Amino acid sequence: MNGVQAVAKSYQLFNPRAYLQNNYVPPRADFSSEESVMCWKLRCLHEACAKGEIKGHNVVDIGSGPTIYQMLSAFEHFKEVIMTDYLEVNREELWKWLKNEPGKFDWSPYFEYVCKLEGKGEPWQNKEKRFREQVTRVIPLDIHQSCPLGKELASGSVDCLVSSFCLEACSPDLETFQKALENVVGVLKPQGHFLWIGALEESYYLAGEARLNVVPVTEEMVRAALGKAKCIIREFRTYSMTPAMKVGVDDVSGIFFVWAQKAANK
Ligand SMILES: C[S@@+](CC[C@H](N)C(=O)[O-])C[C@H]1O[C@@H](n2cnc3c(N)ncnc32)[C@H](O)[C@@H]1O
Ligand SMILES: O=S(=O)(c1ccc2c(c1)CN[C@@H](CF)C2)N1CCSCC1
Repeated sequence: MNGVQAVAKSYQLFNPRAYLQNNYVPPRADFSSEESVMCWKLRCLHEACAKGEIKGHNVVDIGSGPTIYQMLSAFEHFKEVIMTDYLEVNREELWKWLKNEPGKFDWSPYFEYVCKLEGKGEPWQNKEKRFREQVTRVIPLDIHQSCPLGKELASGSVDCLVSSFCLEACSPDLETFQKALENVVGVLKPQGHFLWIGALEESYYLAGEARLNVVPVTEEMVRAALGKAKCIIREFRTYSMTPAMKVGVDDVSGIFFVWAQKAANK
């Protein structure tokens, strides 16, 4: 068994509800302070999208998992929103929320905060309804394939990619991380936008019975990987975790936010 196969095996134990509980339930997911990491992430995404350059027909979230928060700013600027994940259990969790079914996860604090950032006085329920209407597909993906989205989305067909905590969390080493980034960027149109959130210097995280290995990356490694993937960095921001935030569900040291653009065809 090679490294990618070992990662795939480890994900068979991934528990979406445990993962959501570990990372996205208040008070650990803190909205009481603008300085919290959750508010910082949502602000980074909002501020990049508010500049007005990131728009087009379709936006694809790479490795959605069971979460949608990462899309709450970008989706407003595209007609078609596509969520993706490697695991059927995560795609099922996304559909449970999209169909407003009993037992769905409560993302309302996230909608409320993004509406506050947008400052239009819009009820969060209106934004929630629009998001549900705009998500057209929830599809499988494998970032270790040269065409990560298979026949669903051809290379060079996507206006914007979003991804949060995926590439480093399913790559066994830096070489595989680099190749996965190039596979993902291959889906973008030339000059397409990439909004990328990830973990800095993390080596593992827990999701129920699953203990997932993470390839530890630094800001310099992420910058170098984007350069090799022929992406121009528009913005690179980092957030350092406080010791109090380290509660044993992972060993993440910080978070990065990147707004990048795929180079024009030359
Ligand atoms: C840490 S979770 C990120 C979830 C979510 N984007 C977030 O922000 O919390 C990593 C995700 O990568 C997915 N994954 C695992 N192997 C993958 C692969 N080969 N290709 C694409 N995604 C994969 C997992 O199913 C999981 O949902
Ligand atoms: O938004 S976070 O920075 C966050 C959110 C999700 C994850 C991590 C961190 C780190 N491990 C990742 C595994 F890939 C998943 N956050 C960490 C502090 S408590 C609220 C959630």
